[in-house]
Amino acid sequence: MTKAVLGIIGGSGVYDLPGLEDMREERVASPWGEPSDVLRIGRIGETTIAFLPRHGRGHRLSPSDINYRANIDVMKRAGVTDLISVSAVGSFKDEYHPGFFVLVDQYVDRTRKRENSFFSQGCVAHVPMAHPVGPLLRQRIADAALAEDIPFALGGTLVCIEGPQFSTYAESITYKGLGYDVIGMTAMPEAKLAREAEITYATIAMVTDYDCWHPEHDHVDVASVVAVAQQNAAKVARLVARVARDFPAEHEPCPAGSDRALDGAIMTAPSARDPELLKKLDAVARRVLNPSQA
Ligand SMILES: CSC[C@H]1O[C@H](OP(=O)(O)O)[C@H](O)[C@@H]1O
Ligand SMILES: Nc1ncnc2[nH]cnc12
Repeated sequence: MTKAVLGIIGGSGVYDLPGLEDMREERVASPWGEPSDVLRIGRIGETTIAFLPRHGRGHRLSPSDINYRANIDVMKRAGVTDLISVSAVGSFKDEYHPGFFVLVDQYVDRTRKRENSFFSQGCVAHVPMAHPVGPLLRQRIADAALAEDIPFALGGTLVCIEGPQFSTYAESITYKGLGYDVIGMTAMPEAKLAREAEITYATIAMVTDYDCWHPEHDHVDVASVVAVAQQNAAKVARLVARVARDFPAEHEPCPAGSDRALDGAIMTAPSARDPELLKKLDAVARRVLNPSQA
């Protein structure tokens, strides 16, 4: 049995998790560098929670400066099996108004400047990403949203841009025309790295604005994002608390294969693997590299 541990990554406006009981702060060291902040570990109900604000306390880190590898690595070291990422997003749909939640199931990666893999020269791996979101985890969030009377859409595509600038009008109408639902700056490579670390991942995309395509709404700016995100922080806390209270003690095997993503994924022959890289992969790839210690 694998004990379920729920990780929460908070985005813009979500820098702590009210309701976290028996909370302690843990500075978890990572061979991948500095995570965004200390981990706050506690419990809600019987479920152990590890919380990390992605931009750090005080919002110190821009989307391009976040060390996504270190963040996912420390979550893995804390035993996280299931990770909920909270993100403020712009909307491409009239009906997805500010304050509305979208439980996306797809991402489009338009980032350019980020380390997007734990694997590289000396240990090459290719994990499947067709279904990046864990369907059972996403359904648990949907059930909790229903129980808490929080309006949401089940499914949708989030396009992740590099930022930090918001999009041009031409980009915005192009993304809308392509059928994308929401836009953010942080879901990638977070979702890819979670998959490599065999952590089941889902996003709560909290709509804060209509980006800049909507003829009847102001163009996005920081003030509007922050205002909506702050108004919605309590709703996020309520939703996460409900998910946690109803969470199973044992990790549920992921139908999308999140928790077995490294099976058969490593291409590099054992004799050709770089021992230094293998050391850094000790947490992320322990199940396949050191099964006796997993
Ligand atoms: C504050 S506006 C842009 C900022 O908000 C979103 O952050 P997060 O995804 O962490 O909630 C967006 O991705 C940008 O980082
Ligand atoms: N319009 C937008 N574009 C990119 N990231 C965002 N985060 C919140 N709103 C956004």
